[in-house]
Amino acid sequence: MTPFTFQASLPRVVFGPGTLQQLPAEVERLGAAKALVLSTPEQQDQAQRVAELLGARSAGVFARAVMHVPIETAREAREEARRLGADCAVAIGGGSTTGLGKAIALDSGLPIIAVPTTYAGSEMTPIYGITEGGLKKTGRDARVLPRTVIYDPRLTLSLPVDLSVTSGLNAIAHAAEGLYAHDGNPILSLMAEEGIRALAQALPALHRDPCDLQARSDALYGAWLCGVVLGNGAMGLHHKLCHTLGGSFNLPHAEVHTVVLPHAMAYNAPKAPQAMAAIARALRVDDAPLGLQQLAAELGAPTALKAIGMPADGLDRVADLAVSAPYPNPRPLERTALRALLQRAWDGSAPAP
Ligand SMILES: NC(=O)c1ccc[n+]([C@@H]2O[C@H](COP(=O)([O-])OP(=O)(O)OC[C@H]3O[C@@H](n4cnc5c(N)ncnc54)[C@H](O)[C@@H]3O)[C@@H](O)[C@H]2O)c1
Ligand SMILES: O=C(O)CCC(=O)CC(=O)O
Repeated sequence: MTPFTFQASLPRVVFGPGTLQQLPAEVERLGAAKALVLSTPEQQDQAQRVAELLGARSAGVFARAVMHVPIETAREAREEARRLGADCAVAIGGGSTTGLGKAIALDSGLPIIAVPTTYAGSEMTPIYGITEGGLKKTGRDARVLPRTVIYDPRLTLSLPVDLSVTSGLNAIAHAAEGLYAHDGNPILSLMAEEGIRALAQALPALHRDPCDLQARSDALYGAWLCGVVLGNGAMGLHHKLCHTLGGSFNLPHAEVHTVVLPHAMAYNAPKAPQAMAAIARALRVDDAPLGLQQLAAELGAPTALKAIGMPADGLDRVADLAVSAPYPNPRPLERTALRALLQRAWDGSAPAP
């Protein structure tokens, strides 16, 4: 085994059906008196119920989280937290709501309790994203890592099946890139393979029966592990391509990950054979990129960028951007090969190196 360093900074986790009821005790445990509850407009009712559960420990509800955290929304939420005298925030929702909590914490240091209702994994990472003037910036900062995460699988029962599948594949992407990250290590690899295995078993089961609480629990467990991997290893080609595609063309986040991942994996496969073997083991397939694309197709998820709103005439720009700011990746970034990758992803063709 090659020498390695392992240091992880992780939130406290409370996991299991019904654990949302422990939220007031978790707020108290942080030494906080007033929590601002954050959500998207679509989950406002759920946020309201959380505020009722908190009772006197609720400062109010801010239900304006949207995807990619526009700076204006972040400023409004920070101001609302200040105005209401909140000394903590509870983010109930997916990556968009957790992201809003992180934007507040980045500025104020306010502790965050995350209550994830998708499989995006953001609650386990110190990574934040904020969009200003149409440009999304991402960064890492220890202040934005939630202090506590409550994983209550019951809250995911209402997550629509299509979003459950693509969100689960978004989580698998975190683990896949962690397996070949330049700063990876055997402990993260264990978590990555186990996270992919759990999700690959859970997604078909919850696709058959969205109310299968065991499958929902397994998926959330997998998302937790994949989130830890994302938070503690470097992102490579796949995440960078998705951020460019999502940020520049306003494409739906989890769907972009779903479409691109088999292609990004195939691009890197010749230089990351051990990672591919681990992913194939976890998926129980012979060929990791192809097996993943087939899993997505079997679960009714999109497999072509053209099907999710990507304009064909934008592919050249994405290829240009992909090579404009180099970063560590198992296989060097070659424009011609990346342009071909993007074409295959746009067409929905089979992944190829
Ligand atoms: N910083 C990180 O580490 C990290 C990691 C992953 C994703 N992200 C970010 O997260 C965002 C995407 O998050 P997402 O994919 O979780 O989607 P999302 O948070 O945007 O949620 C999508 C929609 O589903 C709804 N929803 C969520 N949970 C639900 C439930 N249980 N029942 C019914 N409706 C529900 C939301 O209200 C919203 O309308 C992107 O902006 C992405 O960049 C960040
Ligand atoms: O938008 C963010 O907060 C960054 C998203 C990220 O790095 C993980 C992802 O693309 O799923």
